[in-house]
Amino acid sequence: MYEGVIIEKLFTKDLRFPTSLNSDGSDAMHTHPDYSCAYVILETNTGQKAHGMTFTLGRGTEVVICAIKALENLIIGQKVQDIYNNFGDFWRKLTSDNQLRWIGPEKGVMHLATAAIVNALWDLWARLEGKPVWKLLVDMSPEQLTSVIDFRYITDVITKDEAIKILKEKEDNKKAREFDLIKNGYPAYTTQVGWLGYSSEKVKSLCKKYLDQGFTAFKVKVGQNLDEDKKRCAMVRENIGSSNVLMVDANQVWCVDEAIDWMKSLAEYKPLWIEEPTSPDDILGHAKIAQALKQYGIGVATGEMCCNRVMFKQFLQAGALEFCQIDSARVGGINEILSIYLMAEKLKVKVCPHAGGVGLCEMVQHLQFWDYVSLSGTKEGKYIEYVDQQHEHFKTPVVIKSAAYMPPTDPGYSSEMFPSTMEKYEFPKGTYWQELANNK
Ligand SMILES: C[C@H](O)[C@@H](O)[C@@H](O)[C@H](O)C(=O)O
Ligand SMILES: [Mg+2]
Repeated sequence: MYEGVIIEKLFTKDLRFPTSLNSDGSDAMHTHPDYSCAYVILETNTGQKAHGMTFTLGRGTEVVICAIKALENLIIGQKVQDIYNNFGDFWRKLTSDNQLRWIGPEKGVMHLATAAIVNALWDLWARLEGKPVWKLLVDMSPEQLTSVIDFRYITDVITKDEAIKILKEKEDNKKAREFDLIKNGYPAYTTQVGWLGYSSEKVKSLCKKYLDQGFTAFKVKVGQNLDEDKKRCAMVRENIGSSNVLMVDANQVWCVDEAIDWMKSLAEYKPLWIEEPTSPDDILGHAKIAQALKQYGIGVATGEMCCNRVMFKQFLQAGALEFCQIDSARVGGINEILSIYLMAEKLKVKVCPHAGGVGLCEMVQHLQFWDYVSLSGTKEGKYIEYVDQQHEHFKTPVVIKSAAYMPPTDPGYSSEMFPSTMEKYEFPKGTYWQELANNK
């Protein structure tokens, strides 16, 4: 298959959207984010193009672009057949270059760059197969699926054979679940009501807007000022009612004991989870918080900045999280994310993907759909995050119906942006940024 198809070119784009102007996406730690991405376009000798990205917040995107360029040599000239026949091996080559790995390994900017490239490789594979990524994954046999994963460093929790066994056990009702997914979609929760920089009036009207659309779960940002948090949580609770779900997200601002005390004060508003209460690297800290908040019915959620499968493994092993928030633009792309899903399934932790960023909703839905059809087999108590931003730049934006993500049918990873978007928002030469510079 794909005989003679070679990856010939790799283009990068530094795309930045001025979201900080309206506080869209703001939280206690990232008060003025400009939603951005390091975007990759691959082109084959047959003229097939594929698109991938990793999410950034503005400044620093140029550093990720530089890291993508450092990996370029490992991609250009590769036969696609060789990549997809042994994708696990190829993924290891990409993450283990014996000189480059020194500036990772498998973390930080290098791993963001890996994610952008690997996302484009999956978009390419799905386009060559004429399927959306979720369907490509669903149609793989357990053996094929596990062949894309590098199990190094995680075999103490899950081996390839165990993973195959778990996937085989779920094969019986796959068709019925796929049918259900196509008909009913997958539940979403919204963060759009709760960006920290939004006024109370705006939060109130957004609660109404999303309630009217059928949303039943709402996330708000906390962590800068306890009195303000109490007021905001009380207001959102009052607006969404007692039977709907509230989540809160502190984006890493607290120390461990501070997180526990702060959350005890917010317990009366009955949040389902506290997200990123402290440093994303503090496994035992999260475990302590999880233990202390159990009696209040508050779970710990984290993962949007967890750097790789090894860290996820330890979070899962330590009982440090109840909601595992994989992110489609972090860790080393789909290959590594699949291993995290498999570990979460084995250790019985719910995966609720993170999607607050550019293109994250578009990509992450594919993974959760696969999880439902092929792995966990359930949507029970799980959601995909939804933010209502920047979808207009995508050729195949997410489709939300009655607060549920509906599975796409177009081939690929839903990651392609319009050329007009690139012309306008490429930094610094896009028309938007040029005009801004000239007006200054
Ligand atoms: C800066 C970003 O908007 C974050 O606040 C966002 O990803 C957030 O943590 C989320 O959970 O959606
Ligand atoms: Mg978050």
